[in-house]
Amino acid sequence: MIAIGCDHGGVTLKAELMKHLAEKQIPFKDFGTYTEESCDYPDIAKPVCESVLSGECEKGVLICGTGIGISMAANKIHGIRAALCHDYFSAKYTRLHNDSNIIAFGARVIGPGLACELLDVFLNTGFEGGRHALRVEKMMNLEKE
Ligand SMILES: O=C(CO)[C@H](O)[C@H](O)[C@H](O)COP(=O)(O)O
Repeated sequence: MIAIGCDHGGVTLKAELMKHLAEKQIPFKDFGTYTEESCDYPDIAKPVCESVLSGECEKGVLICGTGIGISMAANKIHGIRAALCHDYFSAKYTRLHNDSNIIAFGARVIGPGLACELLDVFLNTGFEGGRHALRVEKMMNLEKE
């Protein structure tokens, strides 16, 4: 199950990504927002991240206008490694090297075609482990300081 959520800036892109997931028969849970009425991205980031941390959802997708605000909010939550990705290399390597559990997009930055491609590579790439495991562990320990 994939958790997906956006602020008002990402409603259209979220719909495109959900259509894409449905076509691939990948189950998802939509955490809103559902209209273009203005809302605040931390209010959406929180439940999406909680669903990933609880294990209800395996990974999450967050969208705002730039992808910056909503990924910053997500990364304030312990256990979340959210990656803002607008290129193929980053979407692949944040899984290989950072074991990211959230991908974020800026709906005012990229179009739906690229976002769907990036989501595919994000979901289909595993964590490489090895030297990266220690780095991820050290990164997560920073939350405890
Ligand atoms: O937080 C952001 C900037 O990093 C997001 O892009 C928001 O979607 C954006 O700030 C919303 O702006 P608006 O003028 O309220 O639509």
